[in-house]
Amino acid sequence: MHKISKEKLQSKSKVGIILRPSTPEIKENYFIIKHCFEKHNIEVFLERSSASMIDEDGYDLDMICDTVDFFASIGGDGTLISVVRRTFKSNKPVLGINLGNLGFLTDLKIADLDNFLDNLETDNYRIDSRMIIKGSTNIKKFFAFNDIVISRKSLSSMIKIDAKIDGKPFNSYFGDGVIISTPNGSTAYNLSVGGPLVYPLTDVFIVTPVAPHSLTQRPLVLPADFEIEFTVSDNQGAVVIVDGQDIYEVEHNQSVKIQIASKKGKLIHRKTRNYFQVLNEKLQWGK
Ligand SMILES: NC(=O)c1ccc[n+]([C@@H]2O[C@H](COP(=O)([O-])OP(=O)(O)OC[C@H]3O[C@@H](n4cnc5c(N)ncnc54)[C@H](O)[C@@H]3O)[C@@H](O)[C@H]2O)c1
Ligand SMILES: Nc1ncnc2c1ncn2[C@@H]1O[C@H](COP(=O)(O)OP(=O)(O)OP(=O)(O)O)[C@@H](O)[C@H]1O
Repeated sequence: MHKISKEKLQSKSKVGIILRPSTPEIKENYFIIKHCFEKHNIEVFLERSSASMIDEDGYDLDMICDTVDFFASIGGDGTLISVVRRTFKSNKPVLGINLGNLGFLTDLKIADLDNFLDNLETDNYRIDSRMIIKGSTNIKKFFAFNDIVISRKSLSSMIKIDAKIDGKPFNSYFGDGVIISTPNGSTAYNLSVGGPLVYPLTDVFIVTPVAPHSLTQRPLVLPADFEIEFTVSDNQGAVVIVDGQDIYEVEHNQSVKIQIASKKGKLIHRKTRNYFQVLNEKLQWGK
């Protein structure tokens, strides 16, 4: 049987909050959530750019990372992903409060928060540690909670990407690109292009071609202690997209190395949350 983590919050008295960007109308919900935390004696530290979006005062993220016991993201899955990417090095776990649509990663609704915090002292939560991947080129390093996508630049032509494992060539991908996904990201873009679903508390890379020209190309699941390297062998170069949120250009012959990051992304979930039930509901299996 798979053992879930026994990790607990050391203290539950300070929370850092980050809001979904470009949505100042979130202000009313922010104050409802802030008052709910304060009612439970949890001091709130609102991150500076979130604060300026709603005309409030805020704090630098680095200072918040050093100060708080945990983070709360207010938004959808995209906001939670970005909060994990920006804070995971501090080892502080993140509670996703869902204002979005799908809520695959963010399971707590505003209406559930008061009750959840009421029972926090009775350990009604768990902390799931999920793999993060580190990508690097000769000039840049980036971290992904879901996926790193190496994609063609031009809509009208295919791209060729040569791949190596631990320095040894293993494949050349012709097509629209390649997704390197974490198990957490396996239910995102990877799923849409026919990649496998992988239980999120495992450590593996999922390498899934996007619209491969050769029908023999298949998604691959690789141990996370490998280093995999992708070299763009296309005159036009390519783009690297990190969690659908950051985009970098890579030149012809430039390589992108992928490794497991040394730290994990940590999500706070209700103890009763069941991954397979979430899969079943969100993907409407059996309907
Ligand atoms: N064709 C596609 O399916 C496609 C294309 C581009 C990007 N994406 C995914 O979008 C992700 C970024 O998500 P976003 O919310 O910031 O962008 P977004 O707002 O464009 O939403 C993408 C959708 O994917 C869902 N999602 C995100 N991460 C998920 C996960 N781990 N499991 C299940 N569903 C998930 C979101 O809830 C949302 O419904 C990228 O990491 C990439 O995997 C998917
Ligand atoms: N810090 C960030 N930097 C760049 N983009 C971000 C950031 N935070 C969130 N986003 C993007 O903002 C968009 C909307 O955010 P979010 O996904 O949280 O809301 P949603 O679309 O309503 O919910 P869901 O994704 O759960 O359906 C997403 O495309 C997400 O990637």
